[in-house]
Amino acid sequence: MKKTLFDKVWDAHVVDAIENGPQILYIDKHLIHEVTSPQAFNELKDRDIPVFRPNQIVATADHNTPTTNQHLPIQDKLSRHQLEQLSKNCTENGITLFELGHKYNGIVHVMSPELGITQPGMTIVCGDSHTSTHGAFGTIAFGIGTSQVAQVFASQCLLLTKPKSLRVSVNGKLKKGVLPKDVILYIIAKLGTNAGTGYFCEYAGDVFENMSMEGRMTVCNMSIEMGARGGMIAPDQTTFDYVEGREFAPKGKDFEDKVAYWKTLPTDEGAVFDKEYVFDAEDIAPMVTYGTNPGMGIKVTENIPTLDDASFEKSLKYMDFKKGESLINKPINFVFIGSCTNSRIEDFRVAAEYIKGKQKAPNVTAWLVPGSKLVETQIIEEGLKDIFIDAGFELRQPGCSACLAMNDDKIPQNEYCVSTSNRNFEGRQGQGSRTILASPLVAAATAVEGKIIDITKQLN
Ligand SMILES: CC(C)[C@H](C(=O)O)[C@@H](O)C(=O)O
Repeated sequence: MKKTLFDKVWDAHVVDAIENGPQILYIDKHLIHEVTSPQAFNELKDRDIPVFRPNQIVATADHNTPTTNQHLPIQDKLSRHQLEQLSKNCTENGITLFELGHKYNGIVHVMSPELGITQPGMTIVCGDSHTSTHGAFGTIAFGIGTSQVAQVFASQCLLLTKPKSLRVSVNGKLKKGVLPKDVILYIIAKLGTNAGTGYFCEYAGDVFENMSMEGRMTVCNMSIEMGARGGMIAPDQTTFDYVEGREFAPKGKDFEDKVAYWKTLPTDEGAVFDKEYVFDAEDIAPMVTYGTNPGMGIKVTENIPTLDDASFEKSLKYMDFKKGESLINKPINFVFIGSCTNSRIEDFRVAAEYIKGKQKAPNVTAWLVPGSKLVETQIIEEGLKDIFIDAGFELRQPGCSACLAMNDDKIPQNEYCVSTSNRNFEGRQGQGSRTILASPLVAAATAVEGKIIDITKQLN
């Protein structure tokens, strides 16, 4: 039988199955952070169950971490407590933790791939919806709830019903100034936030084949925003080259053996998907969102749609936008480049290339937040920090930062923020804040201009 990439990885991990029912899936890597692990550790403690395979768990602190003065004690009481709890739980259970200040600390979905913990063909879970990021490696990776975190702690397995399969193909060549973030915002705008519900998505076609690993991570990261359990891209030479030589990646003969296996994973020619969508790369342009879910996106040159729908109108009211309006020239006071979607070195390179020799607009507060300590180091070593500082941007320390209001980095009430993060929900970046999702290039241009512009005009 012809198999999809998803089938191959899934089938290789089934430990047991109930006829016509759920299956028990073996989990290779369990990533944890401070937000969704404490209750699971408590449950195990209450039931006197040990962590079954601590060596397959890796922890980091990211959501609650401050992005300034990380060498000082954390001021916020709740955040301090969360981080202390994580450290205590990891020490008690023999789990590797990259705590605040550690050279490998960073956002869980940035840290694990860059250290070679994430590898093709694995099953990876984390109590975090953006775990779909790791699917960029041809990995079955998805977010789980806290009770499932406890299940994996206790058994390194999960009881699951196999999701249906969906393939999104994008063929052709992307236009200048169109980044991976635009590709995924375009797909979600076309398909809506429910298209993926009940499905695991494979991204295929020229655009993904020609994309860097970091770009693939940006795309897979937002799979959850169209409702999919996860997203995947077939591993290829780009994947193998990225993984090779990383700290926790297999070495020498082990690596070669793995590559031989990874090469067998791509979807067989003729394998059938439950649902398929095909798009043309030429139609994709720099995108922005105008509403309060990631599906409410338009090309920056388009106008906000005119729909007669109560929830659509509620969204526009929250954003203080009007039907049919263009976002070009909208004054913006906050710009955030960061989050597990767009905080890798390529994101900062794109921003720096645009910013070089320009100045941030005086009305804008522009935060650049690397996804990890390693990215932060790279920014400095490549001289990008100087470009940012000279242009008036603020380079902060690694963490989830302004993606979600779980730390000090909040966007004030009623302010717009052009943000490279993944969610534009009401209050996501701070009470009453208004999020406009975009690529790092659109975000950088907004910071320089102090308003939203059609970036393509400057590129031609
Ligand atoms: C805190 C965590 C449970 C949450 C998630 O699962 O997505 C967060 O990472 C987010 O992006 O909203």
